[in-house]
Amino acid sequence: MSDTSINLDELRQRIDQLDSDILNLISERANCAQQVAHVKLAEDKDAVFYRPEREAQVLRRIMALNKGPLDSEEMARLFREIMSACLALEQPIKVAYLGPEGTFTQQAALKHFGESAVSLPMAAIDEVFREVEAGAVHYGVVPVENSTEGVVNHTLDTFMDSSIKICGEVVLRIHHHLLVSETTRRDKVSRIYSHPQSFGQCRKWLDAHYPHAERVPVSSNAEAAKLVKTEWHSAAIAGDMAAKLYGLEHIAEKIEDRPDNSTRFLIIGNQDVPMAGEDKTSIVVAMRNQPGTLHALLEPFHRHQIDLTRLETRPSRTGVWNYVFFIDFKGHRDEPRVAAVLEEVRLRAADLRVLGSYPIGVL
Ligand SMILES: C=C(O[C@@H]1C=C(C(=O)O)C=C[C@H]1O)C(=O)O
Repeated sequence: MSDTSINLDELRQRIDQLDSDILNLISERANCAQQVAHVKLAEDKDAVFYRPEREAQVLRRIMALNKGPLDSEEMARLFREIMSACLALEQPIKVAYLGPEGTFTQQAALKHFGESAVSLPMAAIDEVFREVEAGAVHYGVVPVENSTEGVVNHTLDTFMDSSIKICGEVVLRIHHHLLVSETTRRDKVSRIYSHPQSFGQCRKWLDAHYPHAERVPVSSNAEAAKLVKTEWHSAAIAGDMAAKLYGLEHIAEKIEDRPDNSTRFLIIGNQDVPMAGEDKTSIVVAMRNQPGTLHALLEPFHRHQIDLTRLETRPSRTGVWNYVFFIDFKGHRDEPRVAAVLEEVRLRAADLRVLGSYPIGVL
């Protein structure tokens, strides 16, 4: 036996020993999580076991402690799955998302809650809201903005008619691929299916490579992937999940015009989330239509040095609400300086609703 094979055996024995240790530690962790669940139940029989702020703290702590060689995000993803499995022992989390199966929203839901969550596809954004409001699921996941294409208006509008709360956010890097089925004549692609947002994100690439192909907008990327299964002259733009689900092949990968293309999704629920340490707050404010309105709205944020991360205007849908602003900023509603700003803005506004304070997306 050569030296390398002796080393290999030794290393494998060491790995076996480490795996046994990891196994025992994960089991011990799962036992602890089960005990936490019993404590929560003893305090409140309708307790929700999932705690967004605690999970964010666990993941942030792991990332801070990590010394490599695995990178911190990779390590946090592993712990994400361990937490997800621990939680599922007591109460599998049910999550409604904007479907169908294979969409980026499903990918976002699993990234946020882990693979042990039960994810249920809904046909429309308002259905996701309704399922959460009715208590049929614990949480919902909806897209809210894309770095290339901008805001998902329908999601913002749905908040105006709902009492739902924002409990978290998750940002997903969006990679689009040009996909075909086994039977597609790759040199004869004359039609491309995708969601309008995805066409927007791949516009330049399509103009350069498929200027003459007909672009057919459909309701989701997953729907596009499904359609090309049966058409020999068609291709779809969709992501990895849809490609895998429908067994499609890649003609071209990562065809998005901007390499940093990403989408932000919101986690919606019925829960007020306590402070995690690094939080964001989302509010919707209605202002009267008079000069100086926007300045009056933003001035308190500036004075209290609160960092705005987003400001969107939507047309009001009632007579009272002339202008409606959706504002995201850093901080939690329970922090005194945030509470002070909210109080000041409330006095200046026709209406103000806090949609939620929640941990800034960790992964
Ligand atoms: C164990 C708890 O409950 C759940 C499981 C967690 C975990 O496995 O670390 C963290 C938060 C909760 O979602 C807890 O609240 O500490």
